Amino acid sequence: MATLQYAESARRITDAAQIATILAPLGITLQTIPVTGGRAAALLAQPQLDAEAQVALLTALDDVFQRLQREKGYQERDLVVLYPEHPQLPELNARFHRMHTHDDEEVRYIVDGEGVFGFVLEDGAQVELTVQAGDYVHIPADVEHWFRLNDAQRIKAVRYFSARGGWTPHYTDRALQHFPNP
Ligand SMILES: CSCCC(=O)/C(O)=C/O
Ligand SMILES: [Fe+2]
Ligand code: NI
Repeated sequence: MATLQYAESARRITDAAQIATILAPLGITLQTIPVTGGRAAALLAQPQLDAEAQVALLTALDDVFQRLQREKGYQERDLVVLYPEHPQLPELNARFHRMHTHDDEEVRYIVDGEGVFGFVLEDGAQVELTVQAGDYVHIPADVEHWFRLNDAQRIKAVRYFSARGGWTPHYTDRALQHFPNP
């Protein structure tokens, strides 16, 4: 279940309809797609996945990709696997935890662990959306956002791309506001 927090506030909003209403002006949507399948479950239980296991997990979850290919014309997908001992964790955190946009839609299917997306509302207020396994987030192209891990520092997420060419951030110079620990 996703939760939302405003900057400079420790209050967490848990009501899905209220979260949807807050994010709707940005065109951001949130769906729940339960992660199913024994093969996927066995792989998701492993904090780290080697290249072969990552391919196996993507394949195990490809029913979602095949539906998105049909319905949305998405062309590629990859898998992000982050965990506390990841050798490039500081660099990856620095890459994601900065205000940025993408020319492509940002479509993320969280299949294990948790993560936090941040957004700037029309009035300039900033919010953080904490998502977990089963949450599917769609952020329109050119919408400012950021991403960070929470204290668990563990996430597996499938990234879907409508265009070929993978993940390209365009950093903006907007500062992130402060989010006190709830
Ligand atoms: C949770 S997927 C890794 C983060 C990412 O791809 C992105 O674009 C964050 O803004
Ligand atoms: Fe992004
Ligand atoms: Ni503060």
